Amino acid sequence: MAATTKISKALTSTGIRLPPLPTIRDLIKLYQLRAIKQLSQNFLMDERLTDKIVRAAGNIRDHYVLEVGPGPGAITRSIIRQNPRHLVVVEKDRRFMPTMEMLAEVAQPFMRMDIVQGDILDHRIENAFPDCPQHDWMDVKLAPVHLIGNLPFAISTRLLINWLRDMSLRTGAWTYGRASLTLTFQKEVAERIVAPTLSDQRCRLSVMNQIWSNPELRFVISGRAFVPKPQVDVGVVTIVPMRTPLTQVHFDTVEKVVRHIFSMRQKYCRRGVANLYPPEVRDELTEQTFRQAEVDPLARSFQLSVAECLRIVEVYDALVRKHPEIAGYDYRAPKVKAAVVEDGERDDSDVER
Ligand SMILES: C[S@@+](CC[C@H](N)C(=O)[O-])C[C@H]1O[C@@H](n2cnc3c(N)ncnc32)[C@H](O)[C@@H]1O
Repeated sequence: MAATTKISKALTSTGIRLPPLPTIRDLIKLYQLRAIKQLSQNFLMDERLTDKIVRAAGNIRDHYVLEVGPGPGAITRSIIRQNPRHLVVVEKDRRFMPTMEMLAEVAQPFMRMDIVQGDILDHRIENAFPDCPQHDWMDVKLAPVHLIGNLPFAISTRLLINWLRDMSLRTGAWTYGRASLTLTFQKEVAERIVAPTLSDQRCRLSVMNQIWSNPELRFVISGRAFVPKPQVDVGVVTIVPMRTPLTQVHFDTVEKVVRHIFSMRQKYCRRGVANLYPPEVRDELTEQTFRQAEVDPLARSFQLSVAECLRIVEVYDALVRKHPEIAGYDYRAPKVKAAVVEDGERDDSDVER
């Protein structure tokens, strides 16, 4: 019998069981645990919910899984119960290492489990699964690689943008093919990721996600299920890369233009786009951009479809090729204060949207 088929039996009939999830009281005693605010520690201690999160990832049996921030390991247990071939956990807080080592010891005879104590922002996922074969990107079947995690809120948007970049360049987890993501976000962020045109939640994150992937908000978990309880509810989102992304323009250019489009959400979208260009050519190139892109410059950014945003991106990309000197222009670099005062209005381009 293959090792991976044994684990479910081991867990069900031969009596080998994963150690029970520690209670909150155990955690406090064992690790003098105090949730560290900077690490966005809100633990999920209900295994029915963690099983549901892992089920949302689809079939992971015999697959390759990277879990972000396992903490005390409730999701880790749900993953192990599904018999992946290889699980890598990346956790910054070393207080959870003994728990992870205990889980690895029980799981190891049946699967490979690697524990990385470190920062997920620095972790090189392309090296995580040395025996995972590469899958053809155009294959209808997804690659057997999954990123799963109850993400630390403080870095969730940054992580997602980093991963979308990797997805677009087919680096990191996407060197193996079309890897999928199953992640938690604050409910409002989850709603933004999937927000359609005209929605109140439509923003940079919606467009960026919907260019390279099909994101889906699968279900919402009440904040009450977490310890300590966050101020907000939590959305579980799955993100599956498209076989044919909606653009071939480089991620960094797309990100820059989309960020500008949405930088003044309540204003005409031409206001944000104009800031892509230096003052001496601003009016002329802004007018040219909207004319060639066939987009209404008086639309608000949340009214634009992904296709319209991409037409603006494509015109900008062509202009930059023709006039490379505008590529490095950053309207905020020389006189940030003056720009704010001149406009007399708030620039919300830095808001995590
Ligand atoms: C929201 S908690 C989730 C914990 C656990 N998975 C659960 O659901 O109960 C986020 C976890 O990510 C860890 N973490 C925070 N920042 C991290 C980083 N940059 N890299 C890796 N882990 C991180 C925290 O220590 C914490 O364990």
